[in-house]
Amino acid sequence: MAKLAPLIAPSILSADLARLGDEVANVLAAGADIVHFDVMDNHYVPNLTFGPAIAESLRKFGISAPIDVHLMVEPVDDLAAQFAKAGATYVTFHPEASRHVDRSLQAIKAAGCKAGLVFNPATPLDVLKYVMDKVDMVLLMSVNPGFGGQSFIPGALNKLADARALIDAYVAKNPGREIRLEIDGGVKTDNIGAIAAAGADTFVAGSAIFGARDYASTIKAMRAAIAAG
Ligand SMILES: O=C(CO)[C@H](O)[C@H](O)COP(=O)(O)O
Repeated sequence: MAKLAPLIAPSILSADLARLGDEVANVLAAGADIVHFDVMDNHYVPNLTFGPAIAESLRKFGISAPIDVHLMVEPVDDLAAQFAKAGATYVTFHPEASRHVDRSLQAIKAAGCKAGLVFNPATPLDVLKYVMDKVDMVLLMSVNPGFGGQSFIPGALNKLADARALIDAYVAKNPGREIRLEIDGGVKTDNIGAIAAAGADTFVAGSAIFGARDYASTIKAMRAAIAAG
């Protein structure tokens, strides 16, 4: 199965938040494809980050690239709707944080966004097969969610291969459907090739990009490693 073109998605969690608009503009100018937006509520995860007003501000600032909102919140539906209104492109959520996963996916799509599910390192993919028709992105966490700068959990490689097989089997029967397989947590230049080889096509990287002195050369090195992987 032909893989989708790789997308690099810097996580703004690791950006200099005092200069967020410029940071996002700079990382896109350096070659990033989409903006990964980590929403944490100090309830589903033990950290607190950005609300819809920040996404709306980035749109007003002139950011037109896709915004990939990863909701680490419970409950899901109200904030998902607010992010759709604020200009999100993708809205993904953790299935265990929604009482009605199918309904949440439908609501996100009805609001005009692409919808996706996020799986923590120890969360099985089981639910996926029942909602594949409503999913545009599958996001696998390769760290436990809540903080940037953690180490990649190697078991995520086998899980990527499992998710890739599920997606490919579904797409083979439903030609034209596009479902991205995204990985998030501990992604670096030196492991991104193996991550790509395991099946990912969309790569979130926070500290590896925003912690680098030169965003463009880091993103270029990541693309080369993906191509070689
Ligand atoms: O969702 C996240 C944490 O919950 C972050 O997106 C993720 O950890 C990225 O940061 P890094 O690349 O530094 O690991």
